[in-house]
Amino acid sequence: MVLPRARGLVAVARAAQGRRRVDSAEGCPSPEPASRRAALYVHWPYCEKRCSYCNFNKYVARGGVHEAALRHCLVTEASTLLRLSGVRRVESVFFGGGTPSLASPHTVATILEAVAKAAHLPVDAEVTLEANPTSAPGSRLVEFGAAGVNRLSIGLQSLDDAELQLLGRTHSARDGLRTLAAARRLFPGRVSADLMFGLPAQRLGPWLGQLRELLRHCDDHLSLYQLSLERGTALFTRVQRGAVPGPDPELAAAMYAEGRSLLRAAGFRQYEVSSFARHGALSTHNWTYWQCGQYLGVGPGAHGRFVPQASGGHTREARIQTLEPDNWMKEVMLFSHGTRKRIPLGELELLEEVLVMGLRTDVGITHQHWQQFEPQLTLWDVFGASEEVKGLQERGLLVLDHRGLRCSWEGLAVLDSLLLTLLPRLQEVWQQRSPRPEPGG
Ligand SMILES: C[S@@+](CC[C@H](N)C(=O)[O-])C[C@H]1O[C@@H](n2cnc3c(N)ncnc32)[C@H](O)[C@@H]1O
Ligand SMILES: C[S@@+](CC[C@H](N)C(=O)[O-])C[C@H]1O[C@@H](n2cnc3c(N)ncnc32)[C@H](O)[C@@H]1O
Ligand code: SF4
Repeated sequence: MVLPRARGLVAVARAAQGRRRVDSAEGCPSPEPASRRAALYVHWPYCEKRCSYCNFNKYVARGGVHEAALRHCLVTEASTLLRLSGVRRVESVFFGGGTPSLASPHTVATILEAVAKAAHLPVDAEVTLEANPTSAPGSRLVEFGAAGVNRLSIGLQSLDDAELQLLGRTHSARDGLRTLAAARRLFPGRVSADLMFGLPAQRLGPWLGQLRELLRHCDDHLSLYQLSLERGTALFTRVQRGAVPGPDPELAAAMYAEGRSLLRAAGFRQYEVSSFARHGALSTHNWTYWQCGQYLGVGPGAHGRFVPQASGGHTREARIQTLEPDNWMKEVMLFSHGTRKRIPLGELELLEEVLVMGLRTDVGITHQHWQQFEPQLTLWDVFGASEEVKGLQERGLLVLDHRGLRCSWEGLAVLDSLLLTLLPRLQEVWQQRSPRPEPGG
């Protein structure tokens, strides 16, 4: 049963307030330095069924999921990584997967409680849950709201039943729209939907028709994802065997171009390559990724980027947790975390990430933002004198001005090709820079 809108929302707000520490008597935030702040990602690794195109880290649990054990491990790992990182303020939480809407709301609530115990989780922090459409979405979504979730990302993928079947989805287009409607009633202004394009045999006109239909039903956030045909997936095999046509990259580019124009005309800001928002409904969690903020990755296969301050570290590390859930759980039981890989990021590597991630956004990289990562070489020093960069500016693809470096509207659609010029330029200038004094020397 779907609770009436007001009641559901009051329950959400009460639950959130009861659960989290309030900033101060006036509710004013006491900002922590960037090194003490992070976003937190939680990976739920299970799905009901494998979709034909997906190569994310997901499993179908044949004998059922041992949820109590998994919950215990997620809580343990979250607490450990918060301690190791020295992070005191968690600015957003994202439950992704896999299919985290298959987890029980109790699990989601328990993890959020543990995070709020180990660090400060502001009352208004964005807490997203990815939800797959179902035929009866209402009551579970209410419970997720009561558990502390305040944003939903619905994996709609398509509004065409034949396409959904090709993708191996478990829901119909009608289920997708119903789930979207239920989500909007409960989380108004805080619902996103993912739509894919560039599918085998998909045509421009009908796909634009889907997008127009979605515009009649959607909330304030949409993500458009071009199908990436991944080796090892069932769809890849079918294309290889000639059972279905391979995706057409030129047609996909036309879909992207028309789709983003349609969304712009409908009042959406394209704030990132795949992400569109109106009424300021940008995702703060994903924004942290694009701004190269710190984030902790909890759960099988989760990725993180942070400085392990508690062990005296000064270098940001890329961390990847063990992929396979049972192995990951064994490691968490033994060591309190299942970190499989720790890769210290060199200064140049970090700057490359700042460039690649920042240019995905419409704001690009401001001079202030760049300076936080590289105080000595300015964006002008790196890109100002390059003839190739000037060429990109003259072609109207790139802007370097008093605000910083960013793609134009046209440039954002061909970012990968711009990076073929920008990354080597950064590497070249970095190698030629004057040597820095040894630390402490
Ligand atoms: C990994 S899924 C997890 C969310 C949820 N399980 C679902 O399927 O809706 C997150 C999003 O990634 C996108 N995605 C997954 N595989 C993809 C692929 N091969 N190409 C493009 N997008 C993909 C889908 O749009 C999906 O909504
Ligand atoms: C493709 S994005 C979809 C975001 C959605 N459109 C939104 O606006 O919130 C989400 C997926 O990326 C992956 N993902 C995100 N952050 C991750 C991290 N830190 N570690 C591992 N996977 C991550 C997960 O598979 C997750 O389901
Ligand atoms: S697309 Fe989503 S539901 Fe489908 S297999 Fe991948 S993670 Fe699972």
